[in-house]
Amino acid sequence: MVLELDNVELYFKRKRILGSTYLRAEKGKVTGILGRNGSGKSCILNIIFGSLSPKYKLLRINGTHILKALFLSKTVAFLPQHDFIPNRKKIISIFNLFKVNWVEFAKAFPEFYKFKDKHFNQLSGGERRFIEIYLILKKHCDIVLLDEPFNGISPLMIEHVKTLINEEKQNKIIIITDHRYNDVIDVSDNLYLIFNGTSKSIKNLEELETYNYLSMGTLNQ
Ligand SMILES: Nc1ncnc2c1ncn2[C@@H]1O[C@H](COP(=O)(O)OP(=O)(O)OP(=O)(O)O)[C@@H](O)[C@H]1O
Repeated sequence: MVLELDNVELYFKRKRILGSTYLRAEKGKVTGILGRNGSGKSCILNIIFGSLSPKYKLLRINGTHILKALFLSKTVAFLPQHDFIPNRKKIISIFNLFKVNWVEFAKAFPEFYKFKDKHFNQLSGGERRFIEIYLILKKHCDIVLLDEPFNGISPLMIEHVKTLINEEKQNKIIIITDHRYNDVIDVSDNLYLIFNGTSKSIKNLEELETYNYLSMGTLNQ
């Protein structure tokens, strides 16, 4: 399965945010998107998901043009930047809602077992985020979009998230963006940098310094 986003032209009012943007992602591989604050990374994920309509775009899956918002097809799961689960929902009912196996989760992460009957807002920010990431990664779907999954979770949990991503990518297209560039680079098979309103396919990590995303010498530290 191959997803291609092509010819994106995105404006807010008259300000051009993205132009001639192209991105290719395929099943079995993780596609990472890097870029400075405000470069358009979240917009790209929202355009793929179908919650943001740019002036122009082409979205293809296996070469077939997708004309309807992708979220309508239920083949896509999106982790937005901020909490999306209602505060008063019980953890066990959230797992049921997502059709994700609670027992399997509690076995893998026994420290979460005690939260089974708690409400979502009784967990810490990082605990909530980890549950959201887990549900989005494990939900039955073909395409996973992750907007800043590493934000607010501790180093050990980041390693767990990376392991989960590597497991789930076998059967899914996974597109990820995060400011923890080392973790994005580590988990990604293909990388794009959003630079000057367009996407650059990164083949050599030194390009991240050339395009001024990282300061010179960062990669050698
Ligand atoms: N609803 C909106 N109305 C107007 N401008 C917007 C809107 N949403 C995003 N933008 C602008 O589009 C640009 C890209 O935003 P986006 O959220 O995609 O950036 P980003 O690369 O994800 O940034 P960050 O890394 O800071 O989260 C920014 O300049 C932002 O101000």
